[in-house]
Amino acid sequence: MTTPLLTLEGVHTHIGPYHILQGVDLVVPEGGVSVLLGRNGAGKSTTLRTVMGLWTASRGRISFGGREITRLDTPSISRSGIAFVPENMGIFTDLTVAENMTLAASRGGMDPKRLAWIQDLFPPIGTFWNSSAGTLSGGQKQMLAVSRAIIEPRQLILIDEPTKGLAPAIIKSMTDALRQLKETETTILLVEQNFAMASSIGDTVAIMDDGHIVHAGDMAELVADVDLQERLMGLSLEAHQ
Ligand SMILES: Nc1ncnc2c1ncn2[C@@H]1O[C@H](COP(=O)(O)OP(=O)(O)OP(=O)(O)O)[C@@H](O)[C@H]1O
Repeated sequence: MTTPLLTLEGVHTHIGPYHILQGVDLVVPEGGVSVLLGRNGAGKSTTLRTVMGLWTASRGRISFGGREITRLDTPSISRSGIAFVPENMGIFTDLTVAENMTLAASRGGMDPKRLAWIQDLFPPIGTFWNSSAGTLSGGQKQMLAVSRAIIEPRQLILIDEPTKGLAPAIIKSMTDALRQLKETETTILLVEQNFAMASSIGDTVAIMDDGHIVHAGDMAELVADVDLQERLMGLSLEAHQ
Protein backbone atom coordinates (compact mmCIF):
# COMPACT_ATOMS: atom_id res chain seq x y z
CA MET A 1 0.00 0.00 0.00
CA THR A 2 1.24 3.49 -0.89
CA THR A 3 2.11 5.87 1.95
CA PRO A 4 -0.91 7.75 3.28
CA LEU A 5 -0.81 11.47 2.51
CA LEU A 6 -3.98 12.42 4.37
CA THR A 7 -5.52 10.42 7.20
CA LEU A 8 -8.75 11.03 9.10
CA GLU A 9 -9.21 8.91 12.22
CA GLY A 10 -12.53 8.90 14.06
CA VAL A 11 -13.36 12.45 12.98
CA HIS A 12 -16.54 14.00 14.39
CA THR A 13 -17.83 17.40 13.30
CA HIS A 14 -20.69 19.31 14.87
CA ILE A 15 -22.33 22.23 13.08
CA GLY A 16 -24.27 24.13 15.71
CA PRO A 17 -26.55 21.55 17.35
CA TYR A 18 -26.12 19.03 14.51
CA HIS A 19 -23.74 16.08 14.75
CA ILE A 20 -22.76 15.78 11.07
CA LEU A 21 -19.56 13.69 10.88
CA GLN A 22 -19.86 10.73 13.22
CA GLY A 23 -16.44 9.10 13.26
CA VAL A 24 -15.01 9.40 9.75
CA ASP A 25 -12.02 7.15 8.97
CA LEU A 26 -10.45 7.94 5.62
CA VAL A 27 -7.02 7.35 4.11
CA VAL A 28 -5.89 9.22 0.99
CA PRO A 29 -2.76 7.55 -0.42
CA GLU A 30 -0.01 9.70 -1.89
CA GLY A 31 -0.40 10.09 -5.67
CA GLY A 32 -3.43 9.48 -7.85
CA VAL A 33 -7.08 10.22 -7.33
CA SER A 34 -9.17 9.21 -4.32
CA VAL A 35 -12.90 9.60 -4.81
CA LEU A 36 -15.45 10.26 -2.08
CA LEU A 37 -18.94 9.18 -3.15
CA GLY A 38 -22.23 9.34 -1.30
CA ARG A 39 -25.76 10.56 -1.59
CA ASN A 40 -26.81 14.17 -0.95
CA GLY A 41 -26.35 15.14 2.66
CA ALA A 42 -24.03 12.21 3.46
CA GLY A 43 -21.31 14.54 4.76
CA LYS A 44 -18.87 14.72 1.84
CA SER A 45 -18.55 18.52 1.72
CA THR A 46 -18.40 18.65 5.51
CA THR A 47 -15.47 16.21 5.37
CA LEU A 48 -13.55 18.46 2.95
CA ARG A 49 -14.38 21.58 4.99
CA THR A 50 -13.24 19.84 8.18
CA VAL A 51 -9.90 18.90 6.56
CA MET A 52 -9.47 22.58 5.58
CA GLY A 53 -10.26 23.76 9.12
CA LEU A 54 -13.39 25.59 7.95
CA TRP A 55 -15.19 23.44 10.51
CA THR A 56 -13.15 22.21 13.46
CA ALA A 57 -13.38 18.53 14.30
CA SER A 58 -14.91 18.04 17.74
CA ARG A 59 -13.18 14.65 18.10
CA GLY A 60 -10.66 12.59 16.18
CA ARG A 61 -7.44 13.31 14.36
CA ILE A 62 -6.49 14.57 10.90
CA SER A 63 -2.90 14.13 9.67
CA PHE A 64 -1.33 15.43 6.48
CA GLY A 65 2.11 14.28 5.41
CA GLY A 66 2.62 12.73 8.84
CA ARG A 67 1.85 15.97 10.70
CA GLU A 68 -1.30 16.52 12.76
CA ILE A 69 -3.41 19.38 11.34
CA THR A 70 -6.68 18.80 13.26
CA ARG A 71 -6.69 22.11 15.07
CA LEU A 72 -4.68 24.32 12.73
CA ASP A 73 -6.40 27.34 11.25
CA THR A 74 -7.34 27.35 7.56
CA PRO A 75 -4.46 29.58 6.31
CA SER A 76 -1.94 27.29 8.04
CA ILE A 77 -3.57 24.19 6.54
CA SER A 78 -3.53 25.82 3.12
CA ARG A 79 0.15 26.79 3.52
CA SER A 80 1.00 23.24 4.53
CA GLY A 81 0.18 22.21 0.92
CA ILE A 82 -3.57 21.58 0.61
CA ALA A 83 -5.72 23.45 -1.92
CA PHE A 84 -9.52 23.44 -1.85
CA VAL A 85 -12.05 23.97 -4.65
CA PRO A 86 -15.42 24.35 -2.89
CA GLU A 87 -18.69 23.38 -4.52
CA ASN A 88 -19.57 27.05 -5.12
CA MET A 89 -16.10 27.43 -6.71
CA GLY A 90 -15.09 30.53 -4.74
CA ILE A 91 -14.19 32.67 -7.76
CA PHE A 92 -14.65 36.45 -7.97
CA THR A 93 -17.22 37.04 -10.70
CA ASP A 94 -16.66 40.82 -10.77
CA LEU A 95 -12.97 40.38 -11.55
CA THR A 96 -11.28 39.23 -14.74
CA VAL A 97 -9.83 35.76 -15.15
CA ALA A 98 -6.35 37.35 -14.91
CA GLU A 99 -7.25 39.11 -11.66
CA ASN A 100 -8.72 35.91 -10.21
CA MET A 101 -5.50 34.07 -11.00
CA THR A 102 -3.27 36.88 -9.67
CA LEU A 103 -5.13 36.90 -6.35
CA ALA A 104 -4.75 33.13 -6.06
CA ALA A 105 -0.96 33.36 -6.40
CA SER A 106 -0.56 34.42 -2.82
CA ARG A 107 3.21 34.13 -2.66
CA GLY A 108 3.70 37.01 -5.06
CA GLY A 109 3.39 36.63 -8.80
CA MET A 110 2.56 33.73 -11.04
CA ASP A 111 5.28 31.47 -12.39
CA PRO A 112 4.96 31.99 -16.19
CA LYS A 113 5.85 28.37 -16.95
CA ARG A 114 3.21 27.08 -14.56
CA LEU A 115 0.64 29.51 -15.96
CA ALA A 116 1.40 28.32 -19.51
CA TRP A 117 0.94 24.72 -18.34
CA ILE A 118 -2.42 25.62 -16.75
CA GLN A 119 -3.55 27.41 -19.91
CA ASP A 120 -2.64 24.31 -21.86
CA LEU A 121 -4.61 22.16 -19.38
CA PHE A 122 -7.62 24.52 -19.49
CA PRO A 123 -7.54 26.49 -22.80
CA PRO A 124 -10.44 28.84 -21.80
CA ILE A 125 -8.18 30.33 -19.10
CA GLY A 126 -5.94 31.77 -21.84
CA THR A 127 -8.74 32.57 -24.27
CA PHE A 128 -10.77 34.54 -21.72
CA TRP A 129 -7.79 35.94 -19.80
CA ASN A 130 -9.07 39.53 -19.84
CA SER A 131 -12.78 38.73 -19.61
CA SER A 132 -14.86 39.11 -16.49
CA ALA A 133 -15.12 35.75 -14.71
CA GLY A 134 -18.87 36.38 -14.38
CA THR A 135 -19.29 35.99 -18.14
CA LEU A 136 -17.74 32.50 -18.27
CA SER A 137 -19.89 29.41 -18.75
CA GLY A 138 -20.40 27.01 -15.82
CA GLY A 139 -17.69 24.69 -17.09
CA GLN A 140 -15.24 27.55 -17.67
CA LYS A 141 -15.89 28.89 -14.15
CA GLN A 142 -15.14 25.43 -12.78
CA MET A 143 -11.89 25.36 -14.81
CA LEU A 144 -10.97 28.75 -13.35
CA ALA A 145 -11.68 27.48 -9.84
CA VAL A 146 -9.37 24.49 -10.32
CA SER A 147 -6.73 26.68 -12.04
CA ARG A 148 -6.70 29.06 -9.07
CA ALA A 149 -6.18 26.13 -6.73
CA ILE A 150 -3.16 24.83 -8.66
CA ILE A 151 -1.42 28.11 -9.55
CA GLU A 152 1.12 27.15 -6.93
CA PRO A 153 2.25 23.54 -6.63
CA ARG A 154 0.24 21.72 -3.96
CA GLN A 155 0.67 18.24 -2.62
CA LEU A 156 -3.08 17.70 -2.28
CA ILE A 157 -6.11 19.28 -3.88
CA LEU A 158 -9.64 18.75 -2.53
CA ILE A 159 -12.27 19.25 -5.25
CA ASP A 160 -15.99 19.29 -4.45
CA GLU A 161 -18.18 18.07 -7.34
CA PRO A 162 -16.38 19.70 -10.29
CA THR A 163 -18.79 18.23 -12.86
CA LYS A 164 -22.03 19.26 -11.16
CA GLY A 165 -24.47 20.63 -13.73
CA LEU A 166 -22.01 20.43 -16.64
CA ALA A 167 -22.74 19.13 -20.14
CA PRO A 168 -21.11 15.80 -21.11
CA ALA A 169 -18.52 17.41 -23.44
CA ILE A 170 -17.38 19.75 -20.67
CA ILE A 171 -17.30 16.89 -18.15
CA LYS A 172 -14.93 15.13 -20.57
CA SER A 173 -12.59 18.17 -20.78
CA MET A 174 -12.62 18.49 -16.99
CA THR A 175 -11.91 14.76 -16.57
CA ASP A 176 -9.06 14.88 -19.12
CA ALA A 177 -7.52 17.86 -17.30
CA LEU A 178 -7.78 16.15 -13.90
CA ARG A 179 -6.21 13.04 -15.43
CA GLN A 180 -3.24 15.18 -16.56
CA LEU A 181 -3.08 16.83 -13.14
CA LYS A 182 -2.91 13.38 -11.53
CA GLU A 183 0.22 12.67 -13.61
CA THR A 184 1.97 15.51 -11.76
CA GLU A 185 3.03 15.65 -8.12
CA THR A 186 -0.52 16.52 -7.03
CA THR A 187 -2.74 14.03 -5.19
CA ILE A 188 -6.48 14.61 -5.74
CA LEU A 189 -9.34 13.97 -3.33
CA LEU A 190 -12.46 14.29 -5.42
CA VAL A 191 -16.05 14.46 -4.20
CA GLU A 192 -18.29 13.26 -7.04
CA GLN A 193 -21.83 12.10 -7.67
CA ASN A 194 -21.14 11.18 -11.30
CA PHE A 195 -20.04 7.56 -10.97
CA ALA A 196 -19.08 7.20 -14.63
CA MET A 197 -16.68 10.12 -14.31
CA ALA A 198 -15.46 9.08 -10.86
CA SER A 199 -14.77 5.50 -11.92
CA SER A 200 -12.89 6.62 -15.05
CA ILE A 201 -10.41 8.63 -13.03
CA GLY A 202 -10.39 7.25 -9.47
CA ASP A 203 -7.72 4.95 -8.08
CA THR A 204 -9.31 4.49 -4.66
CA VAL A 205 -12.87 5.10 -3.52
CA ALA A 206 -14.62 5.72 -0.22
CA ILE A 207 -18.39 5.79 0.14
CA MET A 208 -20.08 7.87 2.81
CA ASP A 209 -23.48 7.65 4.33
CA ASP A 210 -24.89 9.40 7.39
CA GLY A 211 -21.57 10.89 8.43
CA HIS A 212 -19.61 7.60 8.21
CA ILE A 213 -17.44 5.86 5.64
CA VAL A 214 -19.36 2.69 4.76
CA HIS A 215 -16.97 1.28 2.16
CA ALA A 216 -13.35 1.95 1.19
CA GLY A 217 -11.14 0.21 -1.33
CA ASP A 218 -9.73 0.25 -4.85
CA MET A 219 -11.95 1.80 -7.51
CA ALA A 220 -11.15 -1.08 -9.90
CA GLU A 221 -12.60 -3.53 -7.34
CA LEU A 222 -15.85 -1.58 -7.07
CA VAL A 223 -16.12 -1.26 -10.85
CA ALA A 224 -15.57 -5.01 -11.29
CA ASP A 225 -17.90 -6.09 -8.48
CA VAL A 226 -21.47 -5.65 -9.62
CA ASP A 227 -22.83 -7.22 -6.39
CA LEU A 228 -20.94 -4.68 -4.32
CA GLN A 229 -22.22 -1.88 -6.53
CA GLU A 230 -25.75 -3.18 -6.05
CA ARG A 231 -25.33 -3.34 -2.29
CA LEU A 232 -24.03 0.21 -2.28
CA MET A 233 -26.43 1.39 -4.95
CA GLY A 234 -28.99 2.81 -2.57
CA LEU A 235 -26.27 4.71 -0.80
CA SER A 236 -24.60 6.52 -3.64
CA LEU A 237 -24.95 5.25 -7.12
CA GLU A 238 -28.71 5.36 -7.50
CA ALA A 239 -28.78 8.48 -9.63
CA HIS A 240 -26.20 7.34 -12.12
CA GLN A 241 -27.37 4.01 -13.49
N1 LIG B 1 -23.98 25.18 7.70
C1 LIG B 1 -24.73 24.13 8.01
N2 LIG B 1 -25.65 24.20 9.00
C2 LIG B 1 -26.41 23.14 9.33
N3 LIG B 1 -26.33 21.96 8.74
C3 LIG B 1 -25.45 21.82 7.74
C4 LIG B 1 -24.60 22.88 7.33
N4 LIG B 1 -23.82 22.43 6.31
C5 LIG B 1 -24.19 21.15 6.11
N5 LIG B 1 -25.16 20.79 6.97
C6 LIG B 1 -25.83 19.48 7.03
O1 LIG B 1 -24.82 18.48 7.11
C7 LIG B 1 -25.20 17.33 6.39
C8 LIG B 1 -24.09 16.97 5.45
O2 LIG B 1 -23.97 17.98 4.46
P1 LIG B 1 -22.83 17.96 3.36
O3 LIG B 1 -22.96 19.21 2.55
O4 LIG B 1 -21.54 17.66 3.99
O5 LIG B 1 -23.27 16.69 2.50
P2 LIG B 1 -22.79 16.23 1.08
O6 LIG B 1 -22.55 14.76 1.18
O7 LIG B 1 -21.66 17.06 0.60
O8 LIG B 1 -24.07 16.47 0.21
P3 LIG B 1 -24.27 17.22 -1.21
O9 LIG B 1 -23.87 16.21 -2.21
O10 LIG B 1 -25.74 17.49 -1.20
O11 LIG B 1 -23.43 18.44 -1.20
C9 LIG B 1 -26.53 17.66 5.70
O12 LIG B 1 -27.57 17.11 6.47
C10 LIG B 1 -26.57 19.16 5.73
O13 LIG B 1 -27.89 19.62 5.78
